[in-house]
Amino acid sequence: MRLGPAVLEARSLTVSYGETRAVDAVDLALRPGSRTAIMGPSGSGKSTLVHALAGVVRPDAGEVWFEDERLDQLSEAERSRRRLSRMGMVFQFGDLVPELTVVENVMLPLQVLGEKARPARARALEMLDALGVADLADRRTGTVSGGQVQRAAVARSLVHGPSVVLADEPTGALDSLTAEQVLDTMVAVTSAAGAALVVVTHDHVVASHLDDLVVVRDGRVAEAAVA
Ligand SMILES: Nc1ncnc2c1ncn2[C@@H]1O[C@H](COP(=O)(O)OP(=O)(O)OP(=O)(O)O)[C@@H](O)[C@H]1O
Repeated sequence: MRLGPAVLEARSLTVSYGETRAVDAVDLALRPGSRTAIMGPSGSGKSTLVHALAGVVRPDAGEVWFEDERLDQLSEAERSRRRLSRMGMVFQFGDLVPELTVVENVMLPLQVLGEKARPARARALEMLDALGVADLADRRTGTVSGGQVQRAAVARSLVHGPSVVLADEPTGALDSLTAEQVLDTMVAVTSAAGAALVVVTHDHVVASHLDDLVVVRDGRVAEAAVA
């Protein structure tokens, strides 16, 4: 059992889209250094849960606490600022800026934090190298493959040393060997920083790289196994 306070916590979190209750009274506490897989059937609410934890989606009810602050009570601009500076996100369908190069996309979180271009580029290149895509650094993101975009998105989620990394199917477009390498990099970088890592996945091999498992069904936590 891990002691100490959670860095990110959902309390009775509920998110609805019209009549659909996508997340239904979920309690989830993510501690620094924890590694959690979120699994469950398609449509069970995994993405919505992660988006609410990140403050992208605002809950109808319940609370999201991030670094001792009520994230859900902040303005959109404040939530966005917290997310960009202190969280790393990998979205299911990627959200890199296609007009920017791969390395420019990875530099963005550092530049939001005020880092100068030269050190930001050097750090971004290191992270791209760790993910095996440094050779694509100067290609526009719109011209590289889905799996390469996914690896660049993972690099961007880790580059600024966030306290939480939330990744929605970060390896869905990758072959199994590359997927395991990407997972290992995510685990290594977050462990070194004492960050919490959350990965939504349908893949049991991916989940086996993580310590804790949360199974979501019909918007609820059906099972939770915490190491
Ligand atoms: N923007 C939206 N508008 C309306 N309904 C939505 C929206 N996003 C998700 N839903 C609904 O909310 C429920 C949960 O969806 P969500 O995408 O969170 O599930 P998921 O477990 O991540 O699915 P998958 O594994 O297929 O990605 C589903 O019933 C879905 O149809």
